[in-house]
Amino acid sequence: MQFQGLKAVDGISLALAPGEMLGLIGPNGAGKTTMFNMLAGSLVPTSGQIMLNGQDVTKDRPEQRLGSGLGRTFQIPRPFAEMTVLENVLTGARDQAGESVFHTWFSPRRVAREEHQNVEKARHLLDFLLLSRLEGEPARVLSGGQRKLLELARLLMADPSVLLLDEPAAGVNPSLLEVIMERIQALNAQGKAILLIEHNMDMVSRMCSRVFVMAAGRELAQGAPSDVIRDPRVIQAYLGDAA
Ligand SMILES: Nc1ncnc2c1ncn2[C@@H]1O[C@H](COP(=O)(O)OP(=O)(O)OP(=O)(O)O)[C@@H](O)[C@H]1O
Repeated sequence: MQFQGLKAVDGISLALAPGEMLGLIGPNGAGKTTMFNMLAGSLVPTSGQIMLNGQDVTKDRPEQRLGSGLGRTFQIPRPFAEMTVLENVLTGARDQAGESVFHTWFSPRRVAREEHQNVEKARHLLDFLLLSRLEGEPARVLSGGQRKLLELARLLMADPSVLLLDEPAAGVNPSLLEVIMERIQALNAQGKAILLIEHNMDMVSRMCSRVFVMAAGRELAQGAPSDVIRDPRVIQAYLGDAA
């Protein structure tokens, strides 16, 4: 991916196996978010291909990729501040018959049934992510960590089988961090493939059996977390970042 003179992601070949949880790490500016933007469809790469379940989705828009089973979260979630927590989750539902004038007029019962099912599903997700007691509150009252959980609930409404999670632990207080980690592991245990950008190496080591390290837009290393964190090239890349 080239931005004017800068190659933000260059020659990377990254494969996420079904059901895998892979960590994507690297110092600031390594190109991780640019990778996510390309994988999720908000950036079309200047060259190269994105394949999802054997299909070329390089030119598909984010909504189309979500329809094909791939969804992402953002580093800084932006919920609809004045809508309730439950309403925010409901905005993640796909194929809402109620949004079509045709269905509202000609199959009102179908619309009502789908709405009921969506509310049930949203409540179940809020329960799974420990937000049930806040369902009627406006999203603006949520802490940073709760917003991350809300964003995840909203994403899960679309039933993606591949999740791209951008720093789910950033800015989250330690008690909520354990919950977030446990819930992400539960989603992975349900068979969802997860690509995780995360700076918290303790979390990455606990959750991922494999990590992929980027630096300056390129692949630096990949392997088991315990091996990768001892790799002198990786140490050097992070030290360079701190200097
Ligand atoms: N839209 C853009 N236009 C120009 N340059 C960009 C754009 N987006 C990202 N870059 C540049 O591409 C490089 C990679 O940025 P990116 O945000 O992907 O890194 P990152 O690994 O996600 O970093 P961080 O850990 O700080 O979030 C950086 O040098 C950044 O300044």
